[in-house]
Amino acid sequence: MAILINNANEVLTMESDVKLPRRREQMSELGLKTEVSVLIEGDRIAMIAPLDEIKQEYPHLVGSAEVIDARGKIVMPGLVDCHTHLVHGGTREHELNMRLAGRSYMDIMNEGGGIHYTTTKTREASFDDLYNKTVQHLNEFLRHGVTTVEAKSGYGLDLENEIKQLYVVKKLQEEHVVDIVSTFMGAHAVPKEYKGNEDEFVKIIIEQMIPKVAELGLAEFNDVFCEKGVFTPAQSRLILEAGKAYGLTPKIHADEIEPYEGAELAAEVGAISAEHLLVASDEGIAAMAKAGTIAVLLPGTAFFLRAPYARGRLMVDSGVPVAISTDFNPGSSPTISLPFIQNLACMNMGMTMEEVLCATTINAAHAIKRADEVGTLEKGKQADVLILDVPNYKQLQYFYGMNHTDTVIKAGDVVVKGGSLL
Ligand SMILES: N=CN[C@@H](CCC(=O)O)C(=O)O
Ligand SMILES: [Zn+2]
Repeated sequence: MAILINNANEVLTMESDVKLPRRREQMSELGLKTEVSVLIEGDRIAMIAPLDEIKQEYPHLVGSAEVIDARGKIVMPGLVDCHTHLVHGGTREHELNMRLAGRSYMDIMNEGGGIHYTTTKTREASFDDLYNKTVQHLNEFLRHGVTTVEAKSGYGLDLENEIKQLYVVKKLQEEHVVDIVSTFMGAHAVPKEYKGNEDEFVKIIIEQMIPKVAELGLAEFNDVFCEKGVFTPAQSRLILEAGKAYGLTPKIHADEIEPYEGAELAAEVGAISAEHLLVASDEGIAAMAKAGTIAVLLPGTAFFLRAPYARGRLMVDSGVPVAISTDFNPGSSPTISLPFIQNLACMNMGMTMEEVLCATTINAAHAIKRADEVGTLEKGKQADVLILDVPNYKQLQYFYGMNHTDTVIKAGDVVVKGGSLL
């Protein structure tokens, strides 16, 4: 089966000679082409070139291909959402008025709400409940042009329920068209039953949970919420080093609410990424630039918690490779709209219209080790392709808060057409 996309106003291939996570001006390379067509063969990109050249190279394929007319529209790679808490029970709209009245996110959590509330709901939920709820979320991601997502556990907080969450991800990896990359995050919070006995819970994560998750092959990454009142840098270091010993690549929720030298720790342990970084220090940013740690910035969280935004402009200018993501979760960022997150990154973190596209495609793919497969439109890569109903890419940030996704092609199959899921 072949697909030929013709007449697009712009094709953003996001291609570059740079094969590492992109930094500084590399983040502005869109690989923008006009007057080219895109040929897809099976689940792969076959060729991006003027139609005449494609016809010469692939006469039979062009003859039999399904033709999509993208006149007046743009084409780009499927979006990659590299930080989500995808699988969870319940919702937390009841916390919103509390926060609007001035109660802090951490106070609500320390009083037993927040992550603890969602943990209770996730523990209570059956496997099927979680599976069916997550399918709805993944379908919404697709409608917003997201074709690859990372998914963290961390609302089970005991072995049985962490494994339950991770098995939901595993089943969806097999059954849902969206590609899902799994992260173990048993260190998302200290469960209520271990309050005052935090080191004991750290021991359980290290000695029981990490070995089991690794043995079952349920995750590639190991994440920890390093935050005052949650896990200390010392505890976080132990958990991340333990994961490394079992082949799990470290990630870290760092410097979200209070500065805690999380960025520095990420650089020190060789984490692939440090995430949030709302209040990361100058030293931490410099350490990340030196180590090549990817900053995964989550402006939806700053928006929804009414907190200061991460210093995205400074990070790009300092040579940190930057990705951005929704942080989709029921507490601090209940949105699936990665396009809106791009808008926030432009308006509130000083990133350019070009940089946010890099940050939600190829740099996000790097943050979850999928840059060889997705994040750009290049011959041989997986055919995850968007057709967006705007005449040029600048309108993606100009007409903000809107979903411009018209067509989504996932691994060579049309899965969204005219904005609707097929
Ligand atoms: N900050 C820690 N974890 C999530 C929020 C989880 C929740 O509130 O349920 C985050 O990345 O924002
Ligand atoms: Zn998170």
